[in-house]
Parts: sequence; structure tokens; C-alpha cells
Amino acid sequence: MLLPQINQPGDLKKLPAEQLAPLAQEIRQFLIEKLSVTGGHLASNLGVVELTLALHYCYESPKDKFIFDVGHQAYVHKILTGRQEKFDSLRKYKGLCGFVKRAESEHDVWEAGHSSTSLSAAMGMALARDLKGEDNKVVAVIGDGALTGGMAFEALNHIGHEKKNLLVVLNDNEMSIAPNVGAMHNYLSRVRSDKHYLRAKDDVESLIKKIPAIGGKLARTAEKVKDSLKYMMVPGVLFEELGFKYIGPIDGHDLPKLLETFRQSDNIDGPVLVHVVTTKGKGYKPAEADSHKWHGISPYKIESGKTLKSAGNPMYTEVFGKTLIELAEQDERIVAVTPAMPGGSGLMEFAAKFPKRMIDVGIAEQHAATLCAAMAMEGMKPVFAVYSTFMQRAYDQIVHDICRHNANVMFAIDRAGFVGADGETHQGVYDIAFLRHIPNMVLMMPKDENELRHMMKTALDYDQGPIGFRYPRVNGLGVALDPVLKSIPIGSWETVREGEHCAILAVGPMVQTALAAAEQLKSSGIQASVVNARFLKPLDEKMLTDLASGGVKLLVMEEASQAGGLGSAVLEFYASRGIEHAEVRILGVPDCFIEHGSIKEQQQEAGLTAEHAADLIREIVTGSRLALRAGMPS
Ligand SMILES: Cc1ncc(C[n+]2csc(CCOP(=O)(O)OP(=O)(O)O)c2C)c(N)n1
Ligand SMILES: CC(=O)[C@@H](O)[C@H](O)COP(=O)(O)O
Ligand SMILES: [Mg+2]
Repeated sequence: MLLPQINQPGDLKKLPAEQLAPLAQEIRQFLIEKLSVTGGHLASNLGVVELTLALHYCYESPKDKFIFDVGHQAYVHKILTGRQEKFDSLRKYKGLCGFVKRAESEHDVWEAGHSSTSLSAAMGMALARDLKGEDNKVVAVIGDGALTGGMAFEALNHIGHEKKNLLVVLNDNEMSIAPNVGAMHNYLSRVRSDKHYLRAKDDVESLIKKIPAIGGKLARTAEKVKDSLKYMMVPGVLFEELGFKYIGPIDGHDLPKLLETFRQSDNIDGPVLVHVVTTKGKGYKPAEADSHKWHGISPYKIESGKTLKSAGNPMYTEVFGKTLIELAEQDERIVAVTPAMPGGSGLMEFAAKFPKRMIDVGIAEQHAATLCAAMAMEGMKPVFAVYSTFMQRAYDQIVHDICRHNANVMFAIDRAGFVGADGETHQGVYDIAFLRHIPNMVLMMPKDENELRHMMKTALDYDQGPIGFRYPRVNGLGVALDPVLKSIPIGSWETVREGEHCAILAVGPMVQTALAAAEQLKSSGIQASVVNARFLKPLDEKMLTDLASGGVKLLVMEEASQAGGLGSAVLEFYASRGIEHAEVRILGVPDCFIEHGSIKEQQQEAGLTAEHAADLIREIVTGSRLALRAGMPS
């Protein structure tokens, strides 16, 4: 066994090159076994085993800097940099992070989680290196999916112009999470597959050189012929035209070829792009056969490839997808727009039923948002189906193109709240804060999956501008689903429990937590009302005014950033109108990043539990101050 000998990249370099292939097999087996227990991004990592080995074999991490785009495919890098024994804790609370993590290792130089930042980071590190007069290598590993992100093009444009020495490894496996989309993807397919493109560049260029140099008008024609010939025949000409030296496409599982290519690239001045072709899920048949499913997988049985997760109630995402089909059957204005997340957003069935009305734009949230604005202005009812965290990318387009135009866009905001194993880069806890202050925006969150359906109907019927509904990455409560959907009056909250001593204004899943807290309080003789604060904007101003005039003390509970969330909105409401209120306390996500773990663990860390809510209510009602909870930010 070679793998146990590898505790640092230095150990790898002691191996003769011909031992890298057997080591690759051991790493594959390691990944398949460990992730069968922990789950994780299996397919992407199986695809980069040889590539990561070759990089660590050819370069000197951490002096040479490896920047993994998204970073979900850095497990092999972690295996080679002293973290093998931590894989049993992969993506677990306080365990090994599923993405690159600087706190874990000096070899982790750039963190991500969101796509398409690697080229900008590489350029920044190359610029700093040159300004400091250092000579380390900077290597970005970017997938064909991440290359569809707008930021990547911004960086390509800058890098190609500045001609800094850096290496871009394009890991092309034809997959984003789902099959990759877009003109760049089509171009790469041609480069990969067209026999003309596979001709060696030098004999193409020698062919071009044979065209005799002739004077006059013919010369210009000859030049044009040369250019179009080069355009047609030279692989990667697009990157060459952008100022990169293009090398490839090469087999990303061929270790000798990878070593030779990286060594060759070292002798080239300026930016180099090595195009490697890999198989996502390589070496594990179920993952190779369906790398969409195996992109991010829950624990599974190795032999059968069957996942172990219990069925449980349908996820909110599933209810969203099915309800959207129901609505789309009645209203042909509905068009679903997804930035590369058709599966995760529950739109696969919708796409099968309405292929022309499901638009996957690639990893392009900004483009998706503006596209929706324009479609809405043309009378369509676009549904911007986006994860809360990835929607952060489109903040300006939401302000500038959707809300300012008051465009009738429906926002289907998935993964709202804590997301669990993906951790801090993916928590959907900021969208209340960054949406509710934008004029014309309406924002809702249901207390259960049945109310989600009614909110979708509300959003469809609403034609006064942008309206969004946000829902969590959890199973529904298992409540009955009303067959007939009714619009909810905009800005109306719902009292789900009466109580005389105080009121808990709860958002989404926090309604259940608040009801549990109210139950706990009964034994202390405290009766708490629970309000389903299902509109984050507009607020239920009448209810807020009545509560204040009734001298009712309030606790706001939201699995969203305390700063700028519903609690802030309530305080703003009272303060801006000079309304005297008894007391408002806010229980939300504190001012810190909540790392990976289970959603329950993340709620506990944030204090979003029935017990803590009950403690706060006791304090509010009795006036006895609680000692500040140890460890929680003030
Ligand atoms: C801004 C942003 N949007 C969407 C995602 C979700 N996402 C994670 S990985 C991925 C696909 C990446 O494809 P690629 O770069 O080709 O990597 P592969 O898994 O194929 O190796 C997507 C869409 C993200 N991480 N960031
Ligand atoms: C790496 C990445 O960003 C995606 O794979 C993300 O992990 C998907 O999240 P879900 O598992 O919630 O769909
Ligand atoms: Mg890919």
C-alpha cells in the first residue's frame, strides 16, 4: 500500500513516477469507501485523482499555489496534504470541510464554495508575486462548468491582457452538476471530439506557412484564409486569441502525459491553459453512469450504489417542482430559469414536461436575473429558481433590472436558512437582509410545504412587480396539501397560537420551533402567542401596531442573519413611526459564519432552539436577565 506513506507532498515526490498509477487506484478506493459513509462530492473528486497527483508531483505546494475552483473537488488534494485520517469527519460538525479551508492546512491557499472565482484569485496571486519579486507558480484548476461563470470571463480577459505567468488547468468532463450547457461547452466539445481539431498544431501552422507570400489584394485574401484555417483547425484557438498559450486537449487520466504537459508548460512565458479531458465519477461505475446524481451524494452501499438516506416527507424543493408543473399547465406565461441547478432546484420533471420553458443558463446568476426581468417586461412570468446563497451573485441585477423596472419576476429561493454539510459558503441566511430593503420587492416564507404552494399561487397572481418565496433545504412537515390553491393577502401574518404574556414572531421553520417553546413555557405559567410572520416584506403593520398598543413583548425568531432580518424590520417599523412598544428581542443568526455540520447543529450553535427561545421569553416576561450564553457572540 502506497497511500499510508503519503503524509505530505514531499512523500509523494519520493515515489518513482511509475508508482503514481497504482497510487491513483488506492486513492480512488479510499474515496469510494470513505464517502460511502460520509457522503460528499464523489464524482468530481474521482475525476481529478490523476490531475491532482500530477500537480503535487510537478510543483511545490504550498510555495506554488493551487487554487481549486468551487473547491468541491479538493478531496484528493486533502488526501495528499496530511488529512487522510480526518476523512471520517468529512462535512461533519467541527470536522473536515468539504471545500478548501485555509485553517486546515498551509496547502489550502484559496477558499471557495461559490463557483468561478479561481481565475481572479490566480491573477491576484500572480500580480502580488511579481510585485514582491517572488517566483512561485500559480495554478488554477477550473472545471468546464465553472468556466461558464461570468467572473471567469472577466478574469480570462484580464489575464490574457496582462500576460502574467500562471497556469490554468481546465478540467473538462462535459458536466456542470447537470450536463454542462452553453456555447463555451459546445466549443469545448468540438475541440475535444472533432478529428480536425486533434491535428497537432505545428503541422497546421506549417500548412499555413506554405501559403506563398503574395502581394496586393491576394495577400489580404491569403491572410484571411490563413486566419480562418487557423480558426478552424487549431485546437483552443479561442484561448490563444485571448492571450493564452493553449495546450490540449489531453487525457486527464494519463499520468505520464500530464507530467510531460505540466513540465512543458513551465517553459512557456505568460499565461498557459492546459485543457484536460476527464471522466466525472471515473473508476466507480454508478458515478460514471450518472455523474449528475453522484455529483453530491449521500451515504451509499458500495456494491449496489444505492443511497441509504431514509425517505421521509417530500423536501420543500420537491413540492416546489411539482406545484410549478401544476401552475405551468394552467398558465403558459410561466418560464423557469435556473443558473445550472436544474436538479437541485427540483426542475427536472418540469424540464421534461416543458422543455422550451425550462432555461438553464449555466453558472450565470447575474445573467439569469436580468434575463428574467426582460422576459417579464415582455409579458412572461419568469420563475428565477435559485439557491439563496448563489442569488447573492445577482444582487445588482435584482436591484437595477428587476426591482427598479418593477418587473413581474417570481423568485423561487431554495436553500433558505442553514443548509448543513455545505457550511458557511452556502448558508442561505442573508437574502432577507439583502432583498427586503429594495423598493417594490415582496418576500414571503411559508410555515410548511402546504403554505409554500399557496405562496406560489400568490406569486403567480401578483402582477404588481417582483415577488419571492423562500424555502429551506429540509423535508416538509408532512401536512396535507390543499388541492385548490388560494392567494394569500399580501402582507398578512397568521396567529397560529394565542397567548397573553408575549408573542413570538417566527419565520418559516421557526414557527414549529416557536410552538415548541410555547409548549415548554406553559409549565412556567407563561402563555406565548405564536405568529407565522410569513411576509418578510411588506410587514403586517396592523398586527404590529395592535401588538405594540397592547403592550405585548415580542421575540422575533428567524433562521437568517439578525442584522437586517425581520427583527430589524420590526424595530425599524416602530422606530420610524415613533410607536412605543413594550420590548422586542431578536433571535437570529449572529454576526459570524456558521460552519458545516447538520442543520440541527447549526441551529444549536446559533441558539435557534426551542429551549433558548423559552429562556429568552422567561427573561422577557419576568425581567430576570439571563447570563449571556457562553461562547455566543454578544
Ligand atoms: C455561484 C455558484 N453557482 C452555482 C454553484 C453550484 N455548483 C457547484 S459545483 C457546480 C458545477 C461545477 O462544474 P465544474 O466546474 O465543471 O466542476 P465538476 O464538478 O464538473 O468537476 C455548480 C453549478 C456554485 N457552487 N456557485
Ligand atoms: C458544490 C456546490 O455548490 C453544489 O454541489 C452544492 O453543494 C449543491 O448543494 P445541494 O446539495 O444543497 O443541492
Ligand atoms: Mg465539469
